[in-house]
Amino acid sequence: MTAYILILDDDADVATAAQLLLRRRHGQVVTLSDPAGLPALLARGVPDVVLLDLNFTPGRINGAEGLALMDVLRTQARPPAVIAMTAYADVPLAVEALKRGAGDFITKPWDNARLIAAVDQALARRQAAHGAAAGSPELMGESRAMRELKALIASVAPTEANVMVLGENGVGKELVARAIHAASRRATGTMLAVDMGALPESTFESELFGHRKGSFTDARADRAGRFQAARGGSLFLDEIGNMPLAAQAKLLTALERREVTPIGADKPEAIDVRIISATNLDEARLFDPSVFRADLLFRLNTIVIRVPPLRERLEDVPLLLSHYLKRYESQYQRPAREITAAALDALARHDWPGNVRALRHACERAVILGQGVEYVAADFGLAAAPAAAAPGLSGAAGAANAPGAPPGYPTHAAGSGGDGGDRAVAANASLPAAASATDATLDAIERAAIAATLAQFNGNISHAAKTLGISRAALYRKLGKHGI
Ligand SMILES: Nc1ncnc2c1ncn2[C@@H]1O[C@H](COP(=O)(O)OP(=O)(O)OP(=O)(O)O)[C@@H](O)[C@H]1O
Repeated sequence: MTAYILILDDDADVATAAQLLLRRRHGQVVTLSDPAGLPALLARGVPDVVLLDLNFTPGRINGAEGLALMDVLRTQARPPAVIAMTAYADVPLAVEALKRGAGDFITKPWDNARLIAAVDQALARRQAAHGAAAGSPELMGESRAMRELKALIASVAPTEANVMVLGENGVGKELVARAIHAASRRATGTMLAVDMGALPESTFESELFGHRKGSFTDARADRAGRFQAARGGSLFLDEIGNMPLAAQAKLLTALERREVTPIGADKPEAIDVRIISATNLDEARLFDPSVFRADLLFRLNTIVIRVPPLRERLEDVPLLLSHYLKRYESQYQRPAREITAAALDALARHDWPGNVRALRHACERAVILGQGVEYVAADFGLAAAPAAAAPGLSGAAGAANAPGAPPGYPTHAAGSGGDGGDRAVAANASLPAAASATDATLDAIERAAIAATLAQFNGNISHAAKTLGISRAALYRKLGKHGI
């Protein structure tokens, strides 16, 4: 879901851990360590869900600080759903938080599946209360390709068949998976998403199949795996193309036997989930047995759904622009603005290598940075006319903002606010922040290098992290830091 989630916790490690966990699934996940910053944050837009620590001042454990913040949140025009968090599993405090309007209560350290489920449920409740606008999971598009896709989803959803969703990064594969789940007989259950490419081999079994207390050093309590946590619902196995072969073998065994054995358990447990999987691998790679096991592929791809890239359905661009501009105008409490004809033309002709995700980011950027009475191409990180390219740019940093680069990874060119005219800003918009060694800061160089690498791999986090020589978690942190 494209939800806006705030984690309000003075412990930066706790907040970052929750952010990394939730970011894979939700549009915008921000952290705030000092409650004093809350009014300013709320003035820029009210989150859909707030994960709220109840104690901030060291030594205070009565929850009074968190409860007072809940009162602030409750007075918003569209109050967020609140999930109270505390390190102290204190029942009276939990009851008090629930009485003051928290929808749920979670104790730290949390169980990841439980936290994910709590946020999903909070969003579902909020959506039921406020209408579909809250989480906005709708698969938009009226092009022929999208109409066919929706028809296919409608016919496949009510069956129990495993579905494999194929498509480039950012085309909406997860949204398709959610649409299938929502229209299935399992809709009242949860859909849990697991990034299979990001699961370390050492914790693969524990994460997916669960463990018993004491089965290894860190197993301090029994823990359900994702297969058990999604019981009665759907399990969305994302990025399956990035799974190591050893992990593929373990997954295959679970699917063949339709049971899993938690680590340290003596008996297997039957599984009751529908598997929806997704990958951005092209089909030639997927059918290469050195990359993906054929027997696992045939378990997963009973039905294959291909989500076309946005460049093959450019007629959907205006609808998507209008949807996301409205959404961000409301979130950031900015006035509604029109798009200039030149900008619309550039946006509708762009080939969108980062697909809908890049378009969405471009809209957010335009709403935040746009200065004029109308949105111009540069507000979206686009040059109005391809001819406006700055000559002579080369190298990784240049690639980030070269004409035709995805506007999902723009660098805000100094002066692009200017008079707002398309021609005036077009040249600036093509200048990468790292183009000149004299005014480039280290931060700008890092940002440009990350953006260029992401663009090179079409937004694939695993490949970009590998090329940059950092972990996926570190890359996610840097994406957050640079607002990419
Ligand atoms: N048809 C659509 N209508 C509205 N929003 C969309 C559509 N397709 C994608 N989006 C939005 O674009 C973003 C990316 O979508 P999603 O995460 O489903 O893509 P994905 O193909 O699973 O990406 P990845 O392979 O990188 O994980 C999300 O914010 C999603 O809400």
